[in-house]
Amino acid sequence: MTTPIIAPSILAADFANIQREVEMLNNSEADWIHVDIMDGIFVPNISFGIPVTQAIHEHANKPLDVHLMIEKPENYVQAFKKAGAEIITVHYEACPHLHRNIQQIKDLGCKAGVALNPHTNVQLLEDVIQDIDMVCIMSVNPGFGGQKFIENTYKKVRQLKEIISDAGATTLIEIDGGVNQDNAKDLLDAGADVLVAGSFVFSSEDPINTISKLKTV
Ligand SMILES: O=C(CO)[C@H](O)[C@H](O)COP(=O)(O)O
Ligand SMILES: [Fe+2]
Repeated sequence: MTTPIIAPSILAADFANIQREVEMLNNSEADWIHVDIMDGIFVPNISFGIPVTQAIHEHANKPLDVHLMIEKPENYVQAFKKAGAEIITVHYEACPHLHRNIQQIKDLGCKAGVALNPHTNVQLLEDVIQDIDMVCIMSVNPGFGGQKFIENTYKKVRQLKEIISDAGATTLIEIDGGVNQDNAKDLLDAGADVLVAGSFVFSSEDPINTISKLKTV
């Protein structure tokens, strides 16, 4: 087990003080800042979009890991790259032409991720696993922060790890939703590389310390 990449989700931050929240993350052991984009169509909630991502980027000294929970992501990836995204993740369920979407993201110079809803089998990524930098396994149904972690995630992580190693690929496994101190170690033992944590970090009394604890779990 190697040291995990920790990506706090800004969705759970205080939006009225976004600069202060980003500066807090700058001063923490967070590796990336996870930015959740929701369109109210692919998921039943709207978060924020390109100008807010740009504002986060202007204050951040860490890579932005942009999670697009939107339909037709191909219409927006260039704008998110321009707004500062380094990693762009699209949903398998939103992309009938997933291979093309992945190439588009990589051609822009970004790392490409693919997210899977809880019901989507990891085997569906076998034919693109060599092409992608990261798989984001959703451990809650996308659309809201603060939900309960789905236990079936461990099985998916183990299955995906095997697919990645059989392919000789270096794809990272990210876990998104309901991550906390109680499930982090088991997720890493199962093969996860990146832990996203929103409410667990931002609703804690000392977010910097909470991030450090996740980093060394
Ligand atoms: O993509 C997401 C929701 O769709 C969020 O990244 C995720 O929910 C993280 O928040 P929390 O740690 O509070 O569950
Ligand atoms: Fe997310």
